[in-house]
Amino acid sequence: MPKLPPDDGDLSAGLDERGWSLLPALMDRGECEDLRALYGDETRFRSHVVMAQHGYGRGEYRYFSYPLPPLVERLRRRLYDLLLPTANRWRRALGQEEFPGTADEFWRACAAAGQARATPLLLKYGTGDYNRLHQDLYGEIVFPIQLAFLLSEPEEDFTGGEFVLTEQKPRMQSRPYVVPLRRGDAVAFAVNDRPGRGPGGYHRLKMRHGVGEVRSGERYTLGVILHDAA
Ligand SMILES: O=C(O)CCC(=O)C(=O)O
Ligand SMILES: [Fe+2]
Repeated sequence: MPKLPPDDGDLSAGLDERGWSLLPALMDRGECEDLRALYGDETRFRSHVVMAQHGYGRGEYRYFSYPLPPLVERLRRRLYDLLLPTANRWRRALGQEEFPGTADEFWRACAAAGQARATPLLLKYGTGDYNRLHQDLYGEIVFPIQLAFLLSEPEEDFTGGEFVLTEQKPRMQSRPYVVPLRRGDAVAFAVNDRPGRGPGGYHRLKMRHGVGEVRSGERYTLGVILHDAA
């Protein structure tokens, strides 16, 4: 099972200050390999998206179906608990209602709102592939923080393919971030809006994420989105 340390303050501080935080070495090599190997097992997934067909970039991904693989299921539950304090702090700052105390209550609320399909996904990129800046929104209910786990080793399995984020402040140009991931690392990041503190209170910072062009090799990621899809 991936090592998921408690929030020592760095996780929430990174999310508050930059909208993302690196969680190093959560998975070992074997776990990354096992997850990559699932990509070929079509029975595990509810849909297969060829990105170029939708203008999303180039590459492909598959959404897991329920029941999720046990590792992904356990990880997603623990991530809910880990991220809940920051998510609720952001909701309070933006004047929104807080999230339920447990992941099960949250997923029941998603289902009641018509969002009942699983959103964790595996992505696969080959040479020349990339992922345009986007936000993973699948309905009204949005848990504001998600994760991406890098399952391949940079410079060994692939080159290029940098994970990038942009932050847009009202009336300003976008600020870019490049996140230095290694195999087994995860990045926790804001899905869409996060509160930024200004002199007169909070404003909304709009975040987007994507992946730069893979210049050679194959790059796999596991995406863990907490809200379900309509
Ligand atoms: O492949 C990546 O690093 C980004 C994947 C992504 O867009 C996601 O997990 O939502
Ligand atoms: Fe995404």
